Amino acid sequence: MNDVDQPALAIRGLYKTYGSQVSVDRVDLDVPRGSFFGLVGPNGAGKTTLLSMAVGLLRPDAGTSVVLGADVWSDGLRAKTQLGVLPDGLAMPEFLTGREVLTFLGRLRGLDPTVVDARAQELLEVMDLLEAERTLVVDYSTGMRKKIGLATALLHDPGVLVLDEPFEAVDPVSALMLKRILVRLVAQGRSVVLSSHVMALVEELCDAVAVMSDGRIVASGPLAQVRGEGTLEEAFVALIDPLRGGAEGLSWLET
Ligand SMILES: Nc1ncnc2c1ncn2[C@@H]1O[C@H](COP(=O)(O)OP(=O)(O)OP(=O)(O)O)[C@@H](O)[C@H]1O
Repeated sequence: MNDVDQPALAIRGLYKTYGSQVSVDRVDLDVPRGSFFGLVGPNGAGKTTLLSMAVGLLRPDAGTSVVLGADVWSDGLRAKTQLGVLPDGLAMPEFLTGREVLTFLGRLRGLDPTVVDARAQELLEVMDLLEAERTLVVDYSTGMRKKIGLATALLHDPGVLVLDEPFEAVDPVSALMLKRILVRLVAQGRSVVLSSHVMALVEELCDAVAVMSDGRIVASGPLAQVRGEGTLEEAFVALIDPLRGGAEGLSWLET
């Protein structure tokens, strides 16, 4: 298959255990090229573990992940050139300013210094981080850290973006700006995969979605198909609740 015909992300049999616990249980998933793909699931479902393996940050016990035709382990450089990643708990060079982080990572990725400077300026502007020009990352708020992480994911203009909870702790104005950027990237043919707990956001942005529970994909496909007649939240609860057996609530709150 030509690279142009390859899915953005082709995951086959990804499997990860921690001790006796199976965190990701032989997951197969295709993210079509040019799609805005949402990965949802309850806490501990395995989303972060799956995405970390899919982008080559965590070595799976079994399975493969291929980004636009490049295997993230056997062809890592080619795969990672095409990938922009916002991982969970991103480690940052803490004692640099936002602009220094972008300059450092841009040069590390081999981008032309003038391109790095221009993109860093634009990214700091759209992420509303220019006012914190002199602040070191170590002193950033949670939302600011998320935004500089997103900026580093966008810096080299990758074909596929994989974002773990990108909107968590981000203020509404920055979130709107970010949504517009992501929508524009997809409109231009790039692919975005994001995980989120916010169903309304996934519904608003994504054209395809996968629901994960207990390490497995329990539904996936076009948003309209997974959502059915109701909302995504209703479909999510209907899928997850029977698997979990439901909860009775707090006994001492019963009247
Ligand atoms: N490093 C680790 N060591 C041991 N167990 C782990 C580790 N990382 C993840 N797990 C376990 O794997 C399971 C899946 O975790 P993961 O973080 O992938 O879930 P998640 O769907 O991203 O959850 P959340 O929505 O709460 O972020 C959980 O039961 C978790 O405790």
